[in-house]
Amino acid sequence: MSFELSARVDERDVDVTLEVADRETVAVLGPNGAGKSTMLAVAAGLLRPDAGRVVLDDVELTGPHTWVAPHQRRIALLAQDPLLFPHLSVLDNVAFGPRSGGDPRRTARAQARAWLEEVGVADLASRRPGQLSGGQAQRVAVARALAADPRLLLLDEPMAALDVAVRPALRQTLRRVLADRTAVLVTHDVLDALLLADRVVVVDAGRVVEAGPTAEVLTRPRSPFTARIAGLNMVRGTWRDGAVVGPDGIEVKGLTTDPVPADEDLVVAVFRPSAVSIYREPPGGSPRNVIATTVTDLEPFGDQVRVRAAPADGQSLAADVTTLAAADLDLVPGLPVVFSIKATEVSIYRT
Ligand SMILES: Nc1ncnc2c1ncn2[C@@H]1O[C@H](COP(=O)(O)OP(=O)(O)OP(=O)(O)O)[C@@H](O)[C@H]1O
Repeated sequence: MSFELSARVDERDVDVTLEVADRETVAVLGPNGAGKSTMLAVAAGLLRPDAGRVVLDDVELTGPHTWVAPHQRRIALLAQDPLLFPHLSVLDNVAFGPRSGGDPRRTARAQARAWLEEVGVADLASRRPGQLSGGQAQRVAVARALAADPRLLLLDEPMAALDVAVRPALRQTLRRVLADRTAVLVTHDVLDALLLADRVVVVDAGRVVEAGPTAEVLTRPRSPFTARIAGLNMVRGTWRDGAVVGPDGIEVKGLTTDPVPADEDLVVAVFRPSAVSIYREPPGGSPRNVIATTVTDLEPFGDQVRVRAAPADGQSLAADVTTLAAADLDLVPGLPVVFSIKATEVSIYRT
């Protein structure tokens, strides 16, 4: 393992571990306040945990009796805000790292040029940060982070502050840059995780709740947060007589996967919003699952309408229906409806 972190920060109720293999990118996903930035701060040496260790390439950087200063860690942190030096040109901003590492000015500048080329902004070398767009400034920040030749790159929501229109291009650049690098990427965006990361770690309320290869975690989520960002519905419950029995008497049948659950096992049922049909009354004589619920919210979703409903306290399910169907059913928040899902569209597995 190239990078290992374990950290307990009592004041923030954070207690997490993270491992990153050599040349691997791990995405850290989680809701606001989950502890993602805290993990990065501990890794970068900006925060000392109450207990834990940070080890990079077998060298202990943080430990009970060890503390390596941030600039000596060979870890670069790319924040949401590019934080460029306003009085230096783009080129000198990028050359700053190699310069402070002891490289002669000319070498440092040549390296800076190469990195600016790599991230597609070589033509901006003589500008000041104040003359850059948000997307350009973030590219310069990426070049600056890489120019410092870090062993580990930490990215804290690098696209969050950018206009959605410029995100795809920067994402492409990051995809190239991260391909053979050891990196940790904090993101809210499931697309970032899918396109940039080999594995994901999901944190919630200061604890790691899921970890695994990206596609696997997103298609077989075990926490409500992961299901939501993956755009999937999830009903958690207990396995009883061949069905998932959830809160408020919700019962869902579906296809089980190995290992087949035993009675009283904790299980989840997962299905796509597009697999849900909506009725005003329970459909008669159908082998489908029916969940009585109340519409909470409607929003346009492509050429469809995403209908959200709350079948029980704290539960939220989504259904995608055509605009025509939504109008036909006269859907409005507060309306009692029935969500119906074919059992063959539901995956059930143990948590
Ligand atoms: N400087 C701080 N001092 C004390 N507590 C903090 C500080 N920064 C964050 N916290 C608390 O630590 C917990 C974890 O916050 P953290 O910023 O790590 O979450 P996050 O997952 O990065 O959230 P976000 O997605 O909103 O950035 C939260 O309860 C937060 O309120």
